[in-house]
Amino acid sequence: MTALQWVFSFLKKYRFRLITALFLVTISCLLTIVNPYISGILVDDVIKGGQTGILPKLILLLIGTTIVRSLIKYRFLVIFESTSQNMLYSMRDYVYRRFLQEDFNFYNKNRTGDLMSRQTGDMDAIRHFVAYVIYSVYENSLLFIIALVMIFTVDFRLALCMIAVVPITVLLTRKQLTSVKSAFHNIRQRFSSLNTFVQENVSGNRVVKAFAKEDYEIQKFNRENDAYRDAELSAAAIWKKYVPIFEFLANFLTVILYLAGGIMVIKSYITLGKMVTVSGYLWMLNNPLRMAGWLANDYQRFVTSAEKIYATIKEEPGIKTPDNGVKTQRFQGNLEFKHVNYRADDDVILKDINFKVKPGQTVGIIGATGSGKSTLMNLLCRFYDVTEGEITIDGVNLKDMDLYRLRSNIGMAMQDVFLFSDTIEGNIAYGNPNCSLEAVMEAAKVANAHDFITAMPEGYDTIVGERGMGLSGGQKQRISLARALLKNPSIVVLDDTTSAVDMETETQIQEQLSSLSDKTVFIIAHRISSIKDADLILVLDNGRIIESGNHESLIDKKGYYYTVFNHQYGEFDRYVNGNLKEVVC
Ligand SMILES: Nc1ncnc2c1ncn2[C@@H]1O[C@H](COP(=O)(O)OP(=O)(O)OP(=O)(O)O)[C@@H](O)[C@H]1O
Repeated sequence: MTALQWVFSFLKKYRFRLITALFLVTISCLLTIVNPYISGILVDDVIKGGQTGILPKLILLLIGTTIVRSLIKYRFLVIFESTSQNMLYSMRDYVYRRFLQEDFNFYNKNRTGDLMSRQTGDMDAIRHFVAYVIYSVYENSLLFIIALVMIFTVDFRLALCMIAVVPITVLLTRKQLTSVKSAFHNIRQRFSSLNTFVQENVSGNRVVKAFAKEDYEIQKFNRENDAYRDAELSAAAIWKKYVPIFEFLANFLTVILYLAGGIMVIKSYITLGKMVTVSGYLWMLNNPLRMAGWLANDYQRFVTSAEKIYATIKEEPGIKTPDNGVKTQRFQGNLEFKHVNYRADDDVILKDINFKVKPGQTVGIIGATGSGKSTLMNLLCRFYDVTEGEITIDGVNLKDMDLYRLRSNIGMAMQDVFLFSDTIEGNIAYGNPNCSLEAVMEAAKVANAHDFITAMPEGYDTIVGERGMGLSGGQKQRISLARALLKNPSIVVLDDTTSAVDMETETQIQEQLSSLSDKTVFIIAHRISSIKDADLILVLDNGRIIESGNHESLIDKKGYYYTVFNHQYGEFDRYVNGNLKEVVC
């Protein structure tokens, strides 16, 4: 399927409306011949022939035609506008759903600003095409043809003179379409880039301010702004060359008409009334010529935007829910990683990962930065697919499971906490929007968030800004944890979820979590204190599990885990009041 076929597939269901609208355009065009025709009769029969009795009828006909044409025009404009809005609505919806289906790789490849441009500027170019360009091209072509036919009926020699400009116009329009194509592509590229820049800078404004880089960012913005303006100007430089030529051709027609028509009137080949009729048709020839360049631009803008949108969404998502995937309502929580390897861009990220987890167990994952801990959990949620080996839950391969059932069985609190611009209650209830406030509070209590939330003046109704602005790192983490727990998942994944909370709060959270015996819990952490009570601890290094076991067995091994333990807990400070005390985080 090509980009244009894809766009037109959205118009299919409006085809009867469009045909009706084009039919109305045809009637409107046909009615335009009435006025020049009556003008000719006015000159020949009323002014020269003295038949003043028909004057009122002619005037009434003129007024009537004008009113009917205006009403028809209003009607077809409404149809084109509403069709364009409805079609755009469906297309925007389709593209948005497609964005939601896309996997992590898609979001790794595409910048947010680019995706926003697809949904805004590019969509608008398509709307403009449907609302305006389709009928304008049809109307102008039809007017031109009708005018030529009418001039033919008056005098074929005059019509032949007019036709002379047609091949030149067609040739020029085609040439303009080809010349502006790459310029419009460049414009869309620059617009996306500008959009991305603004989006990143607005999101990252705290970093900009913290480093006092406002001037530097303004310079960078100016470069983006310049590039966009230059792209628009270079496109304009191309199409501007064609505008005077089309203008010249339009005026040239007038000159031909008055010259050839004048001679014919003088030589009495045609009457003055016929000449008036023909000059009435002149704008129907002129206007399409003047419009040709602008419409060619609009069409090329539309094609470019359609291609951009289609190129973004045409590839099927790499990770899709299988047809007839297993739809387990609730997992028991028997999990197994069997010889799992994961490669990204030829880099080996995870190598030969093997481990088993029983329902209700807690698994701690520890290891150096970049050792593959989050990737392991991303594979469990099928954000990426294993390259070799398999992951099973309750004996079913993840790839054979319904993707949505799989993910709704897993509650994940991600390392990079993202909160929506909504109330705290809305954020916690995200996975289960119909739950009661009591359920939200219950989850918040387990996540040790209830106290700080109720201490706020607006409590659970407090609106958190974009990405959770206005909350501390630890508060955001606890809201994220409550959000993961409220889903009541059978598997909970906590990726560095308590890294920003103090030791005492962490201990309280762990106590609460240990009461959730019906859930299999994965805890990724850098602090031994976060995972020391886990049933199974996996130590990752460079994509491999280098040690596994419980806390005591790993201490006895005196390997990597033991070394980290000793780094984090000094020999002398290991116990204070009977509790582990952290020295180094
Ligand atoms: N889709 C991907 N494409 C390319 N590289 C990837 C991808 N996923 C992970 N990586 C790389 O794999 C390595 C492991 O990343 P991962 O996020 O799993 O580490 P981590 O152990 O969780 O680190 P941290 O403790 O800092 O969170 C990193 O070098 C990362 O850049």
